[in-house]
Amino acid sequence: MASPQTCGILTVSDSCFSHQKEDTSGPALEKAFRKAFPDFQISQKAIVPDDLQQIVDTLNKWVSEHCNVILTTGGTGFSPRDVTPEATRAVIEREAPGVTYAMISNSLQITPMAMLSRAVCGIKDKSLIINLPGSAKGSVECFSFVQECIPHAVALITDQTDAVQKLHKKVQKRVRFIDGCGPSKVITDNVADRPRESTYPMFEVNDAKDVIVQESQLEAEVERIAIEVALHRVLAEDVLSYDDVPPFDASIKDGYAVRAADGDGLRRVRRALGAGDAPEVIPLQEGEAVRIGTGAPIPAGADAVVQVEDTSVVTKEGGEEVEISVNKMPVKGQDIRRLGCDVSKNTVVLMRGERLKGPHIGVLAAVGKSTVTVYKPASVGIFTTGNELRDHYEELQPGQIRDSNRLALINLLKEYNYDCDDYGIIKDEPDTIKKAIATALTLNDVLITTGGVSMGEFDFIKRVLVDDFGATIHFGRVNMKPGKPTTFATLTYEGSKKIVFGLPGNPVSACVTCLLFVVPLLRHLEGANEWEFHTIPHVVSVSKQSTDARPEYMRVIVSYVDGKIVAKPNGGQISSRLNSLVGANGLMLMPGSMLPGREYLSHIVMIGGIVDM
Ligand SMILES: Nc1nc2c(c(=O)[nH]1)N[C@H]1C(S)=C(S)[C@@H](COP(=O)(O)OP(=O)(O)OC[C@H]3O[C@@H](n4cnc5c(N)ncnc54)[C@H](O)[C@@H]3O)O[C@H]1N2
Ligand code: MOO
Ligand SMILES: [Mg+2]
Repeated sequence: MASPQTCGILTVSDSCFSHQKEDTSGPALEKAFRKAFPDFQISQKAIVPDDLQQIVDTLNKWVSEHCNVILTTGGTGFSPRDVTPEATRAVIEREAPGVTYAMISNSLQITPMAMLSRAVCGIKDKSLIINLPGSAKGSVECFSFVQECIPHAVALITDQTDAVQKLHKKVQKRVRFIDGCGPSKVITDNVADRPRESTYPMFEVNDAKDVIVQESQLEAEVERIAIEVALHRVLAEDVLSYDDVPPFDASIKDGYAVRAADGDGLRRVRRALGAGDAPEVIPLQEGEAVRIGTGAPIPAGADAVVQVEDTSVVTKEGGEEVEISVNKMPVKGQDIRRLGCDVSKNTVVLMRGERLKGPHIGVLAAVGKSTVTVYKPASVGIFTTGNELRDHYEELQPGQIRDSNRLALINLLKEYNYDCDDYGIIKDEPDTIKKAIATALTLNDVLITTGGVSMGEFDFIKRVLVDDFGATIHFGRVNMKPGKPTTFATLTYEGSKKIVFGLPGNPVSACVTCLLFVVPLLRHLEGANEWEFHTIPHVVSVSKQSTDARPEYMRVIVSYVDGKIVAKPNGGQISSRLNSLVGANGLMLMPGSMLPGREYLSHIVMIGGIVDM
């Protein structure tokens, strides 16, 4: 029969050693350890003073006796006699900072004093040594934060391959109900013991937006592309004009170039100049005119253009004009477009951060730019989760539904010029989700998932992000309807920073949160100056009491009726009814818990242009 695994509990305290005080933490730890691991034997117990050598000697002795786990209590603080960490460090061969981190980070949720802990954990030979604080409460509490890892750690240290494999399997299979960033971290294998309230703090929408921007610092890459393919891209440079536009003084009208000082009356027509002709260099003489077309260069000596409507023919020869009369007194500079009046040479015509539309590209062409440096959009991946989901072309079995989120989101993002890599429908299984996240993050910087972020026993997204990817969940709940369980996380994968949006499964919730959170972030990451949707204030009178305390983004059709803005709800507003977004051009933010008969100031997020009714 294999010998039982063993534990030693070492109390480090001058006052307990000298019997001035009763040792309560040693026995409390023993009780907690026995309860957690009834199969272990407590093989060693001792009390030593806060003396480095005595602690080192005791630890070394227990290690040589193959004690599997050694818990110390006391001597981890800041007072001069606190030397347990130094003694432990002198003994261990390999440090286990993750165990220390788990204790401190969890303790910080309870008291800021936890930051004064200097506990050290590590491995010597076949023993795991864990420093715990001195008080009975503190030591048992800290033990509870790390106890979960002890059997696995011991199996690894003592090289028990079978036990390690069994444990891996168990860990992969079990359902762990864990709230990663809430104040009370709950870890349990049993559905009956899961938290019945989410422990993720509820974020207000604006705070959530701020956090997204703060936590999403990705370096936007740039590329140089031809202006012919630059539509919708964001400029990564200030564009200088190479040339004046127009590059010469040009006529604004079809008419006659004249000298204004000659006044009205008779002019001899010297010649005709059309757009594209080389400028006339022989200066205009007194009483002369040059017939000129719109866009043609103003001849030397001329300082005004008289439009043809203000002239009449006086003499003609062989169908050609010889003399004309200027019937309206010309003014100097009249109808002349000066060199550089649209754009002058070497000035900034377009600024970094501008998104290129048709006119922008026209300006680039006008100033002679054939390529521009633009930002590359972040690469985005998407998958949907749900055991109930089938592709739209598949036959449905009872209980199944078609996946509408994926195609809705991929195409919604396409409307804003973001392409998405599609990773399909993923089952509600931690391992499958883990693999899908890993694949997507290998290729993409931003991952969008839908479903599996709420309170259900098959909602695994948050847990997989935290457990398998060490993600930081910046928020896991937002005070909004639809979209409450919206989750935003960042993590480092293969050395690169990644961003994950866990959008809710309900189709409207997924689309609305994509519009409010994902699209603005993608614009921001792309270096665009304008990344938020425009909002307009709007006063709404309410006829029915609202039952939900959450502020609601109603899908509305915004129109002008008799010159006034009117916003009409676009049909039923339940989170599953995607039709509420079909044709909607606004998301009207209504406060929660509205009372009937009252007026409220709302803001409408414009996701389309206002229509005329
Ligand atoms: N006890 C609680 N339950 C729920 C809460 C809550 O606070 N406490 N929040 C509700 C809210 S609000 C939302 S929104 C949903 C979000 O849930 P999940 O993100 O976990 O999404 P699922 O449970 O996976 O699915 C929800 C719903 O949406 C349908 N769905 C999912 N994916 C798709 C898809 N790709 N295409 C079409 N429809 C999809 C799914 O079948 C479910 O009906 O949680 C509430 N529950
Ligand atoms: O927030 Mo949920 O998105 O109400 O359906
Ligand atoms: Mg759910």
